[in-house]
Amino acid sequence: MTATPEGMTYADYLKLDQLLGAQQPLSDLHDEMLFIVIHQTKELWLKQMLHELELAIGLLGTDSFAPAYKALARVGRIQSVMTLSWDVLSTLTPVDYLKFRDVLGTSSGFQSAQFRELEYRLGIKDESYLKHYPPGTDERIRLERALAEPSLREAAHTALQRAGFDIGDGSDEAVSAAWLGVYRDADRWFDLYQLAEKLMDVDDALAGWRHKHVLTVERIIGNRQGTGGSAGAPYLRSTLAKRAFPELWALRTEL
Ligand code: HEM
Ligand SMILES: N[C@@H](CC(=O)c1ccccc1NC=O)C(=O)O
Repeated sequence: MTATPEGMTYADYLKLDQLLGAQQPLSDLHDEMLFIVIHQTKELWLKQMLHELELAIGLLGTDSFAPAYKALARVGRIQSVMTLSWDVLSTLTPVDYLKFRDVLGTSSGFQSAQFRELEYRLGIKDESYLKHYPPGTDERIRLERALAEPSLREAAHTALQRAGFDIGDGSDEAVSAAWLGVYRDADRWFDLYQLAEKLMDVDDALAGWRHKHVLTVERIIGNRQGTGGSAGAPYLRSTLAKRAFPELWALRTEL
């Protein structure tokens, strides 16, 4: 514990000079401030989600289910806030956005290292996105570490194994069979069943966020290409299929 400095103020503690000094629009257009604030807020919430996920993954490693659920529930609430914040951004009209879009150059949400780390920490480990980060940079090193360390998905598989489910080399079929066993006798495997439903909540909410992103993008730039070089809305629509726990979605058909 560090001693509380005498006379420390609200602004000191929250480093508001730094925080509120970091909104620097490149144009003189009114709406660019909203664009910056929305994205900075998103990065702060991503930071908090990664912090909670780190805790949850560690707790699952010791079968500490209840505190892990607590952290995952908090992730879920943050996801709700992030999904709702699209409603604020959709007050940005196409014409007002296009007036400052050129100042963004080739920068794009594609390059959000924290968003990619979130996918990796959940278990959506698509290494092809590393190409956006030059080797040796802090962002690249963080992402490589996230790829190497156990994700929430992998931590859940280890918990299944400790409970006696044989998931062998972690093939899709073995994982599906194990979760199916949990769902068919949910009373016996109550901790794992509750865990699975928390994992569904997180995957569901991420897909919901992605869906609102596509709708907002269609509403603001229609079918234009993205500044990051993708096809735009069609690319984003294709990411709706990405799931950290596809077996949990698929088993619904088998119950
Ligand atoms: C006017 C508003 C926005 C537009 C037109 C827009 C458009 C796009 C497009 C076209 C892409 C695909 C990559 C590219 O080619 O650039 C993309 C990716 C992305 N955007 Fe946005 N976006 C907007 C706002 C936001 C906001 C507010 C967030 C976060 C809260 C966000 C987060 C992301 C992320 C994380 C990706 C990468 C998604 C992935 O690869 O799965 N975007 N965006
Ligand atoms: N990809 C967007 C630009 C964009 O949204 C963006 C640009 C810079 C920083 C963050 C962004 N947000 C998410 O993609 C576009 O194509 O208009």
